[in-house]
Amino acid sequence: DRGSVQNSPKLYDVEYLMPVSLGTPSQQLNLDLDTGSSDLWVFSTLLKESMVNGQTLYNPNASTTSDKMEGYTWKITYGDQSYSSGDVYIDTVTIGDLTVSTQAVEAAKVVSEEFTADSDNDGLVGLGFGIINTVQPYKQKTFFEKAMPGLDSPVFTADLKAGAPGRYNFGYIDDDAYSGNITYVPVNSTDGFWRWVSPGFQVGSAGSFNSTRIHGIADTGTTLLLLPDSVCDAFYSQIASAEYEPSQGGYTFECGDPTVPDFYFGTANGQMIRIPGSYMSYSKTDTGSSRCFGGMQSDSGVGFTIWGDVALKAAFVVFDQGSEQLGWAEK
Ligand SMILES: COc1ccc(CN)cc1O
Repeated sequence: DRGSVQNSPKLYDVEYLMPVSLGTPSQQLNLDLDTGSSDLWVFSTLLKESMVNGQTLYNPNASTTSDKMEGYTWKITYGDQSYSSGDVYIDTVTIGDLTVSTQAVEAAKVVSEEFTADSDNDGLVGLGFGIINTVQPYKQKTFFEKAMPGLDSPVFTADLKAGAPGRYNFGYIDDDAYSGNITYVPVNSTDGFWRWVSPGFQVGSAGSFNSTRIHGIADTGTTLLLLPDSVCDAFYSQIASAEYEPSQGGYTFECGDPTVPDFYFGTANGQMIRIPGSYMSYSKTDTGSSRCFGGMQSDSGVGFTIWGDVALKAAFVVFDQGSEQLGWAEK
């Protein structure tokens, strides 16, 4: 079996949403595929109206195939301190023509203000490893883990694009979606993340390669590229107008600054992925400002590097849960 679904970026590529069908008859929600977490949760009719702001709500009572898991609950908090919690139903879930008939659907009863404010986002599909699923008393498998046995190949791929729709594919690798070769690196899933080690980085096409091992996770659900301070310093020191502005929450530079270099990160066997300098001006710091917030910021608040959408949209990425590897290719 296999599946393929289009993903669509929101403004500034802050997140990528995909259509997902839940229940019978099907209810279509727009969800955020997040390889940095492992709960599939949705805005639901269980929420107080004050917590809903335009989102489409999953109504388990309107689905003839939903079964309430009595006594089961979930509660999750993300790196940005946003959170959600609720009850658990088993129901059918389809993503890109791939159906899991008995998926744990976590129906929200409470969501934090960040989710309420994000009116296009109806919930998340966590495709990290099930070991960090938050359902109590017994953790639940991710959509991919439920689908995996029936797939042609135990992989899913992420093809995120800058300011344009891309695709998530399940169960196969589309050889027309990338250029050159796919280079694989080992993944350590102990913490439930797609955690891998980059051998180093290079700033600018004429820069030298810095051999410094960077431990981090591939996370489709994080917008920015969060790297060690030493790497951020090496990058921003090459940008004439760059400043570290604590009041803005990080590095900023003049949006039109022509000195913003490309950033390359190593994968394996000498392969490097090039992130164009244009991906590094994330958004204007304030309306009318001439300064842009950098797409690369420090990981010091997190404790490990996060290869978020700014990095992932420069590559074709294979999440191989069969062999616990990540595959990287240019495109
Ligand atoms: C507030 O919105 C979000 C918070 C956390 C995640 C997961 N990293 C995704 C979101 O869309």
